[in-house]
Amino acid sequence: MMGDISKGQEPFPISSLQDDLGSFNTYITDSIFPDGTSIASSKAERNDSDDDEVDDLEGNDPWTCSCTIDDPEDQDVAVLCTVRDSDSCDCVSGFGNFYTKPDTHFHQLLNLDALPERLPLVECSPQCPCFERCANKLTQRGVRVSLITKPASSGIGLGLFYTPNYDSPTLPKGTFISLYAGEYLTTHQARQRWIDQLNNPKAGEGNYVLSVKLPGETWHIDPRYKGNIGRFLNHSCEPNCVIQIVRWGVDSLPRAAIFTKRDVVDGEELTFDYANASGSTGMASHLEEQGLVQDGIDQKGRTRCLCASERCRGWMPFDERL
Ligand SMILES: C[S@@+](CC[C@H](N)C(=O)[O-])C[C@H]1O[C@@H](n2cnc3c(N)ncnc32)[C@H](O)[C@@H]1O
Repeated sequence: MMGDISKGQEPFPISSLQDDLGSFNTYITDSIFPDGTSIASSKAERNDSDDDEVDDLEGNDPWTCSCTIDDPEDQDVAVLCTVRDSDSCDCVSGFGNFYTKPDTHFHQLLNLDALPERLPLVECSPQCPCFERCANKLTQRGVRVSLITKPASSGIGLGLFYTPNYDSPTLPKGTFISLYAGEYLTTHQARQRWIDQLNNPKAGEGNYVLSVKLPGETWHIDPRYKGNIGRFLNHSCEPNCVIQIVRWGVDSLPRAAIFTKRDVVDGEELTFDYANASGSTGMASHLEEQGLVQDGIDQKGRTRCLCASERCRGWMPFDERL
């Protein structure tokens, strides 16, 4: 059993029943570019996207609110950037805050029912002066639920499970689990990775790339080698979690965040639908292009889904464009 796979980088330790984590070698809490630099908001970095219609933010100052605490002795955990304060917070009045107000342990939930469909969340940016007292920065606070990686159902490898050793036995709907963090790739780089993987026996099986497609922007997050616990969530056609795109400030690159979409009980495996991230994981069409057919993969390059849910669609989702 491995102590903490995040090696102290997350607020709570994440254990693993298995020492061998396959191709995974570096834990990171947020996505990085392949050269190791941070994806923190940058107009120049944003232009790496190989979509034609990347927003032109040239000449604009980063969007920040001006929220500061008048009374530092105020015992309220998050007095700033709530919906109630929307008249004083530019970020919230401009883009909304769909989180509940945090309690003393910073527990907050995403109000999934109030969220307009496919709308990226916009949190206050790390540059906003609201810091710790902000009610609109949930996904920037790291992994705060007790989780363990261990072998999942047959043929799926490892999975991520809820194991409440200090939380309540039930994780409520709308709980933030983690980001889906990894190396942040353009479509060209993601294609090259897939070809390299096919030619490298040490790379192992499976596809970890999550595609984030928004109007004018397409990015691919690859946690195969460098990533966080998000990489251990398996696909289910009837999942208990959902991917929500979130920006840390309006001009930041999009991040993928994982939330529970219903209450989750002690010992349940956490899953999401790989087709739900404004795109899908998968580069299986490359298999078809290259004439490769493997066990469980059909002539069209699709992989059989082993989620075993009653609503199973039979095949893993994949991206035709890759
Ligand atoms: C993001 S990883 C999930 C973690 C992975 N099980 C591991 O051991 O590292 C995605 C890969 O897991 C496998 N997988 C995930 N969900 C699956 C499912 N429902 N059916 C079959 N294979 C699945 C596939 O090999 C897929 O490419």
